[in-house]
Amino acid sequence: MGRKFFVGGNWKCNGTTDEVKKIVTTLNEAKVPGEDVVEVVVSPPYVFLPVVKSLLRSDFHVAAQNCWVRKGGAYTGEISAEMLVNLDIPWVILGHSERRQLLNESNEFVGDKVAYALSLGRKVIACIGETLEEREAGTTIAVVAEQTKAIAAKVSNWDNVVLAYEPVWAIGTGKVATPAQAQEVHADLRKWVHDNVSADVAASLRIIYGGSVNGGNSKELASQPDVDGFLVGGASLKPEFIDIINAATVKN
Ligand SMILES: O=C(CO)COP(=O)(O)O
Repeated sequence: MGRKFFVGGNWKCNGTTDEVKKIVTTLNEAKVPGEDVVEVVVSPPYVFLPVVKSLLRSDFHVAAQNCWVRKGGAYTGEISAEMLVNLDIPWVILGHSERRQLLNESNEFVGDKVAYALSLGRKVIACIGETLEEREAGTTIAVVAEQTKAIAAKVSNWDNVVLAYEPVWAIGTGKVATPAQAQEVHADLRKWVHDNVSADVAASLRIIYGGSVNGGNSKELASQPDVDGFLVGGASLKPEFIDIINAATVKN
């Protein structure tokens, strides 16, 4: 099927210039499989994008953690997709649950953001995921399907999209989804894409898992057939991120 393993590091709102440089040094010295086996993308806070981009090894890439929904202008505090083009930042994370929950980003708003960033040639890590209440109510698939539908409504070409399934209850909690739980949702999502977008997109779309991934649990998660990589928060700030990148080898 040829879905290249993808490992993203979401640094969230963390770091000083010195800390960021230290993480980059660790990454630059790391022994990992080549770009033909794993695609690695790290996402520092906006203000550190230029320094990370300038220092980071050329086989790893950078992502912004968000961008504005339309062309930039009078939107205080935002950064635009045009700026990402200008700085040559290829990737952007959109729809992270922290923004959906804390900043009330709706499914439709996220769908519009994904479409706009793609229209400017950016690659998008689009995040979806259910809360604990939604899981306990048995609505996991309905929730993630609705979130995906709002993206599918605005997007016709999925080549530059990676879908990140991040259950909210697993983010930053140390409570990782079991490999079987992750596989079940990923398989259901792929089926949804098959039925509602196309068989080709379902076969080629990378669906990655996020939520308390670490060096210890990454290999077993990666061994699941529909888990095509990870979006890592806390552990992406630590040397164990290298172990998570190396989990890509279980696919070969
Ligand atoms: O939100 C996440 C990545 O986007 C996951 O965060 P943690 O890995 O810290 O649980």
